[in-house]
Amino acid sequence: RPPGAAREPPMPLRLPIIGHLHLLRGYSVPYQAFTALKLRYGPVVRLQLGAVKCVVVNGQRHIREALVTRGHHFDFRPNFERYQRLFAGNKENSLAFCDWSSTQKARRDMLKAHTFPRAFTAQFQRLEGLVVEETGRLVRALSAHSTLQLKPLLLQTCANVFLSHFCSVRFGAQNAAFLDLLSNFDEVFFEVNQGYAADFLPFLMPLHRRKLQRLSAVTHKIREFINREVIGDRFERHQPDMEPADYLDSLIGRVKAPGKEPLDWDTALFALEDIIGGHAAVGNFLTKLFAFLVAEPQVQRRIQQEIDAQVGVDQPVTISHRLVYTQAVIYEAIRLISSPIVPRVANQTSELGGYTIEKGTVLFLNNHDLSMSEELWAEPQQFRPERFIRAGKLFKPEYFLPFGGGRRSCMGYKLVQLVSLGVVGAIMQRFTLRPLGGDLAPYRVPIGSLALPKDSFTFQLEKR
Ligand code: HEM
Repeated sequence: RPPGAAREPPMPLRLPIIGHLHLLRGYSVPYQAFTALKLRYGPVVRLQLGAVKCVVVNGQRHIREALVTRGHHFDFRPNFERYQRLFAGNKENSLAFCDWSSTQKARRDMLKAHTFPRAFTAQFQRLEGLVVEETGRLVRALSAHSTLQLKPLLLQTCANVFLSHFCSVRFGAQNAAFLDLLSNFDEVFFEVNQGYAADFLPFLMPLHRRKLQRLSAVTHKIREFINREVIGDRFERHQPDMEPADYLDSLIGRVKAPGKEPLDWDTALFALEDIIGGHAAVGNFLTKLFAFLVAEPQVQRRIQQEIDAQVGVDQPVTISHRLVYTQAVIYEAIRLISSPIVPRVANQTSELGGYTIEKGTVLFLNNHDLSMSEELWAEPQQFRPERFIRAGKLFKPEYFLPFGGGRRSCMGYKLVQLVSLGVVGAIMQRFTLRPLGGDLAPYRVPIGSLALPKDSFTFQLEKR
């Protein structure tokens, strides 16, 4: 190797066919395997997972290099067969799993105005109003129960916030087709959050044939509902010079009057479905957050004290309220869940931490380590929202990267924070959550992924 030239990252001994897949087994959270590799081989480790060349990236400095400084070299996503199948045979249809392209840039630019509404704008006020409306409905529905599974109601609330915000429609809790839609979205969300050996060993794909066929039927049903109930005749009714009322209008306008970067209707429909599907991320996240809170009565009390002091009992909690402690609780739940950054892929041969990274290499960015490292956090296993508060203000350490970063960063993080604030605020204002029968054992929150199985956690609600 010529002096000064980058070298390959270190690599453990590998087995025939499976390569290093065996090293990922035996951990309750798969990403813990990456932390173990860091301790043994250093921050950047090369792995051959079945047929796929991979690199594991650890530590804030190297993860930032991958996401931001050299983010333009690492902006593709893995080409797993499963992703292709989930998005009608072409993963480029998906907002989160496509490679970087001018279409993706255009899709992200168009979305920004809707997913990052700026405070005090008319759009923000509209969102604020509809979060109050939907959380009001949620609280009324909860008042009719003393024990219940929260997840279905949280999904309904989040879905109606997303549908009203992006498409100006909402659906009632008695609408069977709507409830089917939610369960279909939840199933797809669960699936995209799983990792399979077959992603790396394509010859195992036939084992998943039936599940993939089912998912294909499920995504088809989602598309039918969106076309029939959400879009209806809006495409035909759309006038060229009308001001877009929502994201759906912006998409239709772009398809009908393509600027420099044309958008076809099919691609627009996938972009719409993906973003509506974001409600499942928030609904699953909130379900986990409440399962954490059941075991933390003093945290619930502090949220309630904050709300009582700043909002009172007669006014609804809104997304504009500066509830620092409640916001810190949301960060703390996100930290502890430690969901992975969607893997990146090198679009060209590049470098990272002084090592060569070959074109096509899949990068796993170990943010589980960033969220749970004892070097970065005091008692990282404990639920301690105060760690996100400094001098009375919300404080986000620079090594806290739950939404990734750079040009492929999460498009939904603002909505996650705003909608979560509205929902947590509304529920805590009126109720205290207790474990059923006083037993905390069933409330162990699975971490390492946002997704929960369909039937998860029954809570006892005590009116305040
Ligand atoms: C607690 C909930 C959520 C977490 C922890 C989360 C986290 C993430 C992460 C880590 C990434 C990959 C970022 C990267 O590669 O740098 C991502 C991508 C993405 N997220 Fe989220 N997300 C959440 C909710 C949402 C919601 C509600 C939406 C929709 C409104 C959303 C939309 C997206 C999209 C579209 C991408 C792909 C962006 C791209 O590849 O260009 N996310 N998210």
